[in-house]
Amino acid sequence: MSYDKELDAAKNAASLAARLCQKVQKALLQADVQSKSDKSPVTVADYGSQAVVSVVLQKELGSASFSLVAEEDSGDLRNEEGKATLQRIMKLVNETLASDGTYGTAPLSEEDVLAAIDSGRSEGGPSGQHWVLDPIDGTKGFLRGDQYAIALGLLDEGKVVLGVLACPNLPLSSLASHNLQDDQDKVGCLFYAQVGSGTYMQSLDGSTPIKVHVTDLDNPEEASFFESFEAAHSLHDLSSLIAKKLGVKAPPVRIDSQAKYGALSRGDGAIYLRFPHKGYREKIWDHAAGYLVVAEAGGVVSDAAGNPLDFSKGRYLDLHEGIIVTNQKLMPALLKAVKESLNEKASSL
Ligand SMILES: Nc1ncnc2c1ncn2[C@@H]1O[C@H](COP(=O)(O)O)[C@@H](OP(=O)(O)O)[C@H]1O
Ligand SMILES: [Mg+2]
Ligand SMILES: [Mg+2]
Ligand SMILES: [Mg+2]
Repeated sequence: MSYDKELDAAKNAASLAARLCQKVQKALLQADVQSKSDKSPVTVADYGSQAVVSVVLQKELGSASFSLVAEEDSGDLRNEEGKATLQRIMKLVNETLASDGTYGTAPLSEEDVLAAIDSGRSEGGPSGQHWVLDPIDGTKGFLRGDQYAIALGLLDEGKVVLGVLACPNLPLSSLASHNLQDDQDKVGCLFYAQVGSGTYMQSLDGSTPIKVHVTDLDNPEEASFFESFEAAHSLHDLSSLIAKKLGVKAPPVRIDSQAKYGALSRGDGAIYLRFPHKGYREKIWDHAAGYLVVAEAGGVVSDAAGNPLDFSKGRYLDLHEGIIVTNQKLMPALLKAVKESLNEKASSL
């Protein structure tokens, strides 16, 4: 089965949402110190991005059987305190849709925007088709001016069949070959994958797509690994222990969001380790798009016991301990290092 039409719609939706987010992040970073502590810009961009994706997908594909599992809902926007924020979101969404020419024929009302956001209340599950959206993944990175992603996947009968990652701040050239502070580098990547068809990357402003592949490295000593920038999202000590056992020499590369999956899919690094603190449950929108982008680029994504991720269980993923990602060659040694490290950690408690 081909998902070409859905893929085109998803690329348009994520690119346009990225345009909205870029505009907000630019204004945020130019703002004075006092308004920088105001968290509302990310809220506006988050809801705005979700509304744009929902509107574009429904305009392109029809709304009859549309199902969207998305991170945000409009609850806070429907009360008195949310009124001003809703106004800002509506303006931003209309400006963004109008900037494209294809979608902005009639401006959306407040009610339209709320409805678009709330179309993301689906529970997903094992049957039928469901879109899976993280309108801004890496909100902490977005606020810092660092990495974030618009992550959009499609589930069909419980399996991820499309993955699109828009990464507005990710350099087009490899992270391995330059320093993130270098202003000379062109940024803004769009990664996309359709099941069975490989993974491609193009610039967000629309360059010719190139096929990407994970690294073919088999020597862990030459490997580098990604993890969350935020220590609250992943146990940095445990990753260091695993990397040491494996023989990795390079220090961790810490970046926010599913940009990690994108970077890994083109071989910028060889490993991604994610071990949430006890009790945290991973959500499907934090991994669905990234998973397929890496898998179609030849990589392997599993939980800490080597089980594949199961996206068919609703809004959450049920995992053993954490998520590990690498290429086929390194996976057996990585799994061994993970098991040993987890045992060591358990016996030291
Ligand atoms: N305590 C926690 N442990 C693990 N993940 C968490 C977390 N708190 C938030 N997250 C998730 O981590 C995501 C960001 O991942 P990363 O650290 O790779 O940038 C967040 O996505 P959002 O920013 O979309 O909310 C959020 O869903
Ligand atoms: Mg997220
Ligand atoms: Mg998010
Ligand atoms: Mg969040």
